[in-house]
Amino acid sequence: MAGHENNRHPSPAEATAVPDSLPPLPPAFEALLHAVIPPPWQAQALASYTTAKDVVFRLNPLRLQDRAAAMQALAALPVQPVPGVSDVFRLPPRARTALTHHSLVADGSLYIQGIASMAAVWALQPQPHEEVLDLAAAPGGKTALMAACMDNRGRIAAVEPVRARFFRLKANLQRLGVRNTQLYLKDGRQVGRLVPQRFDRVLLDAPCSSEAQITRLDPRSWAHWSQRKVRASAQVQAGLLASAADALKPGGVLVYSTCSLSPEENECVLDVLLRHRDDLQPEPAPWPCPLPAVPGLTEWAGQTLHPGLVHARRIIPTEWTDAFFLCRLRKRSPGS
Ligand SMILES: C[S@@+](CC[C@H](N)C(=O)[O-])C[C@H]1O[C@@H](n2cnc3c(N)ncnc32)[C@H](O)[C@@H]1O
Repeated sequence: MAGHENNRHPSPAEATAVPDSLPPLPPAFEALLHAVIPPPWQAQALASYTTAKDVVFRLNPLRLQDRAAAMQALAALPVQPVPGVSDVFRLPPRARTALTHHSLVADGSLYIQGIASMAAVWALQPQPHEEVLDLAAAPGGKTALMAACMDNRGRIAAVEPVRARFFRLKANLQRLGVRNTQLYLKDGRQVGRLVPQRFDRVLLDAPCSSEAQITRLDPRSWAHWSQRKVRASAQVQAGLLASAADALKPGGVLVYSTCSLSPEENECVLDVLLRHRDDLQPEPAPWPCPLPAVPGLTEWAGQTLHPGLVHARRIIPTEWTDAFFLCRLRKRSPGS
């Protein structure tokens, strides 16, 4: 998948499909939705599996020459600003093709990116003078937003072990004008051991079972999903999270995120880390725009989880948001 960006493009016929004529979600996935999405959100969340989503994009300050001219170039499209954050917009799914082929996309002035993906970077709050680690970086949407938040200053180390994805990451960052990032073709699980306590901030946007991609508009979207896949993802995530925690400086901030809803890939992975080391604590994340989200779970499958997980956020899938999970943690400084 393209990071957490929704890169599946349902046809107009699919986009207007009648829910009853669509294939049902896998029963285990539907049960998961009922278990993790509180009743007030369920109808809206279930409806989001039967229609194409709004498209969200941001203007990219690292490439944008003239903001007013860019807005003028977008004037023919039904663009609406997202409240609370500047230069982030949404538009209805029927305009996706026109936006995707727009010259502002080709020249990197505009980047199509799910709002939940942006929320992970807003939660991290990377600063211009800092050294930041992006431990699972391709295709680079979040790396590029981090670089924009840092005004292309400081340094980002971006790690990606899959060769084809590594080169896609490189090409994307070039197109988006990112200049403060060094790329490493490497397994992220080695990084904490190689450079312990090095980074001011670490983003672990972990490989996952990609439950955010599932839609009734396309049964292929769940072809690779299973509870086995969830368990296998959780194992890799645990190794990456331990590495991320090791690579973080005392006093530093770590954001763990996935585009899955399953607690086994989210709260449970964090719970194991928090039980084994007391130098990390979940804390509330900055949340600049109103997103449909609920607190992390502190109980799952009859088990009590770390109470600090209440600070995590599970973003609810809706007509404009993809399912997402994130948790911000801080590493204790010596003596604190
Ligand atoms: C969810 S995607 C990251 C999306 C990216 N942060 C973005 O916003 O564009 C997860 C990435 O982790 C990579 N990955 C898989 N195993 C990994 C490992 N052991 N170490 C580091 N990255 C890994 C995958 O190839 C994939 O590119």
